[in-house]
Amino acid sequence: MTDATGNTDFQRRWQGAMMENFGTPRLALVRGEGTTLWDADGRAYLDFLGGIAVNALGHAHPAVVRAVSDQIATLGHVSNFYVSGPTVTLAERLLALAGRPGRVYFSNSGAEANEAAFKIGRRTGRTHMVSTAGGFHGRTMGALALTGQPAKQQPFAPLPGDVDHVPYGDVEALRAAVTTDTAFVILEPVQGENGVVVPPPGYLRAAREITAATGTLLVLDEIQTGIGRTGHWFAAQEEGVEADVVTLAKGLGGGLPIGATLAFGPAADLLTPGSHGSTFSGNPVVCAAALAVLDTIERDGLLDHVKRAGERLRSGIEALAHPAVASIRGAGLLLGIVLTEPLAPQAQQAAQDAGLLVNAVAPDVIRLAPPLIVSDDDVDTFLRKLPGVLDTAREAADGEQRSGD
Ligand SMILES: Cc1ncc(COP(=O)(O)O)c(C=O)c1O
Repeated sequence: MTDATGNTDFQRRWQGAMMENFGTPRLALVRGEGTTLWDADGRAYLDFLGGIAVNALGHAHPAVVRAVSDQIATLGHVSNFYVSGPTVTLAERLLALAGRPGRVYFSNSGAEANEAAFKIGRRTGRTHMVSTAGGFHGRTMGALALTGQPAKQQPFAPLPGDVDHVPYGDVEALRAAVTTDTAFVILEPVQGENGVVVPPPGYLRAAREITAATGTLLVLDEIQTGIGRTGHWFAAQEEGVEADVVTLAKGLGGGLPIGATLAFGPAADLLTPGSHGSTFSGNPVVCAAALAVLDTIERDGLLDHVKRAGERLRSGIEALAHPAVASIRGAGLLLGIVLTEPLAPQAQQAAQDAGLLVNAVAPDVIRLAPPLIVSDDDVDTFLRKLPGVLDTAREAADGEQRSGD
């Protein structure tokens, strides 16, 4: 795909037609199957990013392909004036997985799932909100107000709402910030976008106690951690924590766009008729895909598989004892390789050159979020290639430093 100018054709076309918000992509992909992706030149890549924790069942999984094809051939869209089977069935299934009665609102993305949570919070009559520094909750204006990353927020200030961002994992800071005026606290069980940051044990339980004491809603953003990613349907189930609102997206649709906002107890009744909506909410094709994802996770025992594969990956990286690796953190198949130096961008490029897709989620953290179906062979291939990738990254960083001197 390289043209005569040395620029790649897809990059030139992208630059001519697309808004610049994403930057220019480094690769054009044309096909995927299982954990493998192919570019236009026929080069194969082992996918350890999973479309940023989206492709739960990998690429072109037969169950998703069948569910989507059958549903679009039967009924593709009905509007919110009517209902179709997959929509209600998916809501019932999600509530069953949560193990509690409640209500579900479907949307099209993670940010939208959090926008609905924001509006639920507003309906308590309280206006103060608490989120965490570094937390990522999306890029629409309400979700961006909750996101605790000033560089993403400041260009769009003023943002809606009275939001305090407290240090993540700090129980006392949370306790000090939450009052009887606080509508909700929003937290990720593991901060994904902020570098796969795991809070201390008991943090979510403490958040539950603090919010319960002030009548504040606890919103758990499980957009990245939910649907099996950590080896549980919901990451907070590990600590037995039950939130008032849980938001989902990413892995739920198996590659199709869907968000879900689950609300329990009194929070489930705060969105009254006419108070919220979206044309595509509960689209039957997307809901059929999500049902295929849930069925497959259940049928193939993928929650246990994620725990085993995640442990193989984590212990395998530790056993390499590579000097560029400081530590590994995360849960299940959401792992961050913390580097001793800010080498992650170079490592991402070196990995791609070696046929591995990973993500530099912070200057010194490589994020791994492979499909939940990742095999032992895939993990071993990754472990075999990783030392060379890190060596190359170090050489590239040294070269950049020398040329900058
Ligand atoms: C925890 C979390 N919340 C919300 C979002 C936003 O989701 P989306 O990009 O689908 O709007 C993300 C996306 O990375 C996320 O990781």
